Amino acid sequence: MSIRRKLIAGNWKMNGLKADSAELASALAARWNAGPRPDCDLLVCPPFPLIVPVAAALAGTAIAVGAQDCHAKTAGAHTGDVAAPLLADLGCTAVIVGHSERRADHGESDSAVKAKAEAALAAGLIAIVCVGETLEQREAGRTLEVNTSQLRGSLPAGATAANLVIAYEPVWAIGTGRVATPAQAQEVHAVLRAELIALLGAETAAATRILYGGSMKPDNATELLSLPDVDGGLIGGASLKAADFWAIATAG
Ligand SMILES: O=C[C@H](O)COP(=O)(O)O
Repeated sequence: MSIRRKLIAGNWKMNGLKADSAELASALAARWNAGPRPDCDLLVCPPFPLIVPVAAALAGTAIAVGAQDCHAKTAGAHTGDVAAPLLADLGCTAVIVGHSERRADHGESDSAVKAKAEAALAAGLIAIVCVGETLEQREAGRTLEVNTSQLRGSLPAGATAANLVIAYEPVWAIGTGRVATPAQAQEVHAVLRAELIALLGAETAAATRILYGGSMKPDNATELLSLPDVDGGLIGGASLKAADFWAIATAG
């Protein structure tokens, strides 16, 4: 049995209004209360303004709440940004940093992602650091080099197995329905694990969770989650349906 407890995290992205999130969070709480409960850690990451009501709806369950981004600074003149200490104050336990959509939409570099991850750790949050290659990079045979380089550049100082989660998300698999094959996922996860050994030491690397993200659904989750170096999922589209999210969580 793995020493790593699986983590199934839902990234709701920029979806839903207040009522939709209330319905989704209540449906998850109802499943939690009714049981049977999945044998893994559960996390949902709603849009910023919905963090508080979602946390309230999930109170009394062990379904944690996280955010989708944070700023590298703790406070100041940064219009539109949100600081990690505020996320912690609102009840978040984790924050996603360096998602490929933020790297693409906001030009976030590895060093920016590293600074955000360090802000997350300083605020007592788990940093979920995302890496992943584009289709062009994969077709050019650069997959392993791109992922290891992003990991090296984005890794926060002070990372431990308790405060760091890595998410491998091939960009070409996100929201496309085109999922990585088990062989493709395991190959990258194993290389990321080897890089973590070099960066953090064997003991920490062996205990650090590496999630897969990219069109994970109830019908492919069991296969992906059974791979030796896949320690959970970062779920986009399927996390917006309580039944699908629950099916993935119970598949592992
Ligand atoms: O953060 C989640 C990922 O980008 C995966 O999204 P997806 O499950 O909709 O492909």
